[in-house]
Amino acid sequence: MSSSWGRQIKLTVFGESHGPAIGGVVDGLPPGLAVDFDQINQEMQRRVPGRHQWSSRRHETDTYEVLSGLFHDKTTGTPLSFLIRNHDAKSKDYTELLNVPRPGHADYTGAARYHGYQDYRGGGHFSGRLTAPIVFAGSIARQLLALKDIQIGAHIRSIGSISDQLFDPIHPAADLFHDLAKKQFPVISDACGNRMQQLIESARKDCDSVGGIIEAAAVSVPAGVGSPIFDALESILSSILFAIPAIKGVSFGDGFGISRLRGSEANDPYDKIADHDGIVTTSNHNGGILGGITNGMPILFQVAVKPTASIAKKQRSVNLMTGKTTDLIVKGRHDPCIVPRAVPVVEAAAAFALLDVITQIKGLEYWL
Ligand SMILES: Cc1cc2nc3c(=O)[nH]c(=O)nc-3n(C[C@H](O)[C@H](O)[C@H](O)COP(=O)(O)O)c2cc1C
Ligand SMILES: C=C(O[C@@H]1CC(C(=O)O)=C[C@@H](OP(=O)(O)O)[C@H]1O)C(=O)O
Repeated sequence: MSSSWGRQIKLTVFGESHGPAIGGVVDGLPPGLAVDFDQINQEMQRRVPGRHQWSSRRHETDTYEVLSGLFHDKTTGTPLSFLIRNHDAKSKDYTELLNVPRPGHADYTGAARYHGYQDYRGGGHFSGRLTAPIVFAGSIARQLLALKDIQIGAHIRSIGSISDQLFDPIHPAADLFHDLAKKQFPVISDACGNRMQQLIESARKDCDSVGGIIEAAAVSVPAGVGSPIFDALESILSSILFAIPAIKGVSFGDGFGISRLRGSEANDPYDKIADHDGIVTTSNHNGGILGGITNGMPILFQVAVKPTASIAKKQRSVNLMTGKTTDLIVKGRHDPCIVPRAVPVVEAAAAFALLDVITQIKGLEYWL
């Protein structure tokens, strides 16, 4: 099923952006986890729309009801299901799009795939709204990973051509992750962040949009997580990261840039840890993964987020009823830039993937 992901611990997401609710089911969790709801709420609020100038003006609360899988605030180990009600859908903005697909959105491909029966309002099941259940599930995953000191952080690496500082590839600090998670606009350098916000605002005023890149890191993942060939950790992470709408590229370590290095520059030399039987690398061009398996160094990856498709600038499309080309001006409340709200989603998706893969390798008892 395309809306289910995971092997040992599975997430299913359901719902449409303008239907009564969206939600999810997480199956395979270990029993007995004392769930921290404050942490879930904080994660959900980092993604919620309608709070900032760079966000869609649709105002959702993204509060949730847990329907099963919890008893006395602890996981039971049976399917944990949750519902997030939609409160602020304005479907009339989408009437024209029934016949005239938006360039860059999934209107045309969704209609082709589902023979016109898809709920097209608000992008339906294709909407970025479906990332709210990913954040919920990711927050549970992060709480389990934290039991083993595994932390995940991310920030806006760039918007357009304006770049933030990068994470230290050897020692990305977990303290920095916490600081970033508290920021409304998660950048390491607030001066760069101000320039990025100005760029987003100028695109918005031009009835246009901008994209960018998110950099993420996971620390304290032990060596030996992942598998070779088809189950490479890069493949698994990419598969869930590409589930996030608008993500068009994923890279690990130096990514495409590694192709410009010599072997002597790209190889990460090994070093012994003092008073310890493990080894480390003194650089991290490979992003902590070799042969599809973690080497114990920070996992580093970046995702490319495209500029929002729905823009109020005049674009060319085709009226599918008449077969005639037509001009389209998309109405409604859209993110002029998706990147800031996608940061917690990227963290959540990576957390869920790591939870699933680590559980496959080490077994459910690892978390008990
Ligand atoms: C958090 C988030 C918010 C989004 N907001 C919008 C939006 O306001 N307008 C829009 O056209 N696309 C938005 N998108 C992206 C579309 O959902 C996405 O481009 C579309 O479903 C097509 O999928 P694709 O770009 O992955 O091919 C958003 C995505 C995310 C993750
Ligand atoms: C609702 C959310 O984001 C929505 C994602 C989205 C899209 O096309 O992906 C389009 C907009 O939907 P609407 O036109 O209904 O306002 C965004 O507001 C959310 O993230 O919770």
